[in-house]
Amino acid sequence: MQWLMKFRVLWGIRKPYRGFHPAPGYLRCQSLSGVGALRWNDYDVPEEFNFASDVLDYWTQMEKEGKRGPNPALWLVNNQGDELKWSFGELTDLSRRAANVLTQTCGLQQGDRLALILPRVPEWWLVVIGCIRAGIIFMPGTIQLKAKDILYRLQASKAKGIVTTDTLAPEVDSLASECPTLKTKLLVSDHSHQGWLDLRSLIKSASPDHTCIKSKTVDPMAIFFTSGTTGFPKMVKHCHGFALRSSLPSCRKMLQLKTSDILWCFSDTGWILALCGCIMEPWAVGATLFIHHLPQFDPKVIEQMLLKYPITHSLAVPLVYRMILRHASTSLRFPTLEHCITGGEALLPEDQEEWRRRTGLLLYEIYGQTETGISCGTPQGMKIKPGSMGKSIPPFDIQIIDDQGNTLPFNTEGNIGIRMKPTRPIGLFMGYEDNPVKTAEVECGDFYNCGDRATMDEEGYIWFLGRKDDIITASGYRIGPAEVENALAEHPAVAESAVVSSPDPIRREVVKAFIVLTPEFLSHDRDQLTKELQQHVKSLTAPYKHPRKVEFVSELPKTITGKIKRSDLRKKEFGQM
Ligand SMILES: Nc1ncnc2c1ncn2[C@@H]1O[C@H](COP(=O)(O)OP(=O)(O)OP(=O)(O)O)[C@@H](O)[C@H]1O
Repeated sequence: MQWLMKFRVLWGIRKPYRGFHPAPGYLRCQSLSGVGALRWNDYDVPEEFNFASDVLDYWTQMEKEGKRGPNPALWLVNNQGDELKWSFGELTDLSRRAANVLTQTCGLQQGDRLALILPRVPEWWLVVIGCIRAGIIFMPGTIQLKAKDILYRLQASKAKGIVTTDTLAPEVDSLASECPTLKTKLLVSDHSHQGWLDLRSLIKSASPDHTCIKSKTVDPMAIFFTSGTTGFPKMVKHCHGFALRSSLPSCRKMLQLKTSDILWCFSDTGWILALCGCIMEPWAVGATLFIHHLPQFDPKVIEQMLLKYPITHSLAVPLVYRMILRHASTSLRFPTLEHCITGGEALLPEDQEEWRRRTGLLLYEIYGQTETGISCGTPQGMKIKPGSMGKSIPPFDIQIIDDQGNTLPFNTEGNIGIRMKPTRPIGLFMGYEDNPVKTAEVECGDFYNCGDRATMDEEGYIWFLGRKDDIITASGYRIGPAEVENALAEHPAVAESAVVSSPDPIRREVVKAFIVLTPEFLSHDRDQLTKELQQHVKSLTAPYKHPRKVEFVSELPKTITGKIKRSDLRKKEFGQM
């Protein structure tokens, strides 16, 4: 590939440099506190903040002064063994050029919206940072989007521009006439395409001189579309303050990255985790971001990369770790890996245990939403309680609340709420764009209601039960699907399961499990297996939680992020689909 330059791998021996610097964004918070600063919870927040100028340019300067180690800021590899390494200096230079392309060549202005649908190519980072420099609101989307998804996003956001690859360019062309606001089409490709501007060559020839905008901390920075697990994707708007969160000491405790660390974040470039894990978290502290192009998910490749490269931290959904465990040999020892983080869906305690047994490492869980970024978790060193998502990360104050916003006692089921009054914590979304009704719906007393059900124990650990709509009310009991699915997962016959409510003439609602069998059990007697699985759940959880109905399926309906669409299964059960 043209964009990948061959570099000699200099990392045969890991450099002993273990620098640790205070995150520059936080220094700015401190230095500006009191001088026109907003006060959000216990943190003084500067009135102006821009991740590109306040953080990235700081590390560029540190590099110039020889105060940062030799490791790159971005380290990208692909299956062919090609590598690209950019220092912060190179990142700054190229992202300034990208900002000039967007503003001068494309005529985009501060506040304009740009859809960004790219795989893990370096231009993704250049466009995001270029947008931050120019104040253009970027809207990442996954490359798995289909024409109708793209149309919905372009129309709903009134996007003025789009950046994508030649795979999706024909789709965009087919719908462009229905998007009157769309003026600029930028292509990242080795080939030219009529009607599209060639981003790579434009960046190459653009000027590296660019003056970063002075963005207010509360100015909009990005719009993310939710995964649409429960309906049409919503436009979640985040301000520049979102990018400041990773610099706060309380947030840095989560990953505890040092300048010399190398984080591999697996997130799709379309999801908010990519902004947190592929930009803010590593670069707030001047650490290295490692990315594998990974066009197809391949656990064998992941295992090889973890053995070959000096990666110290990994951040991935539970499925990634589960797939590595399934495909790898018995013992897995990664020479440099120190800290593994996971989130986005429930982590099964049995995966947690197996990962520990086979790698000698713990899996630290985080929880978050498009609206919140990472909002709770178990920081390195904090006791892990398997099955719990950890504690809230300040400035977020998570409480379990009822539907009126009253906080509930410990160990009582309720909604996960993030306190937003009297002060809205930095990093919480600004609202759903063009949707004041939905925005008001999620406000619940002094809290933002996440729409998930959980309990909190006396030590502040949060225990996820399920999405509000997924909770099953059967025979007067309230049952979270996660508890039943966790129990089912411990049976060797179960590869995957989804537990939903199903109508019943006597009990009105009962627990139903949709089960994908492991290959070894495909030929087993289904009636016998049903009884065995019911008995198995009864032996692990309260018997009223066992699935009275069981259906064996070849696959489960999922969103493009791989999340199970329980709402589809439920609707089918109730004859609504
Ligand atoms: N550690 C975790 N354990 C269990 N569930 C999690 C965890 N982390 C995230 N989740 C789930 O993922 C949800 C956030 O996902 P996301 O923001 O991508 O949108 P979505 O809720 O799937 O989409 P939509 O709002 O359109 O239905 C959380 O509300 C929660 O249900």
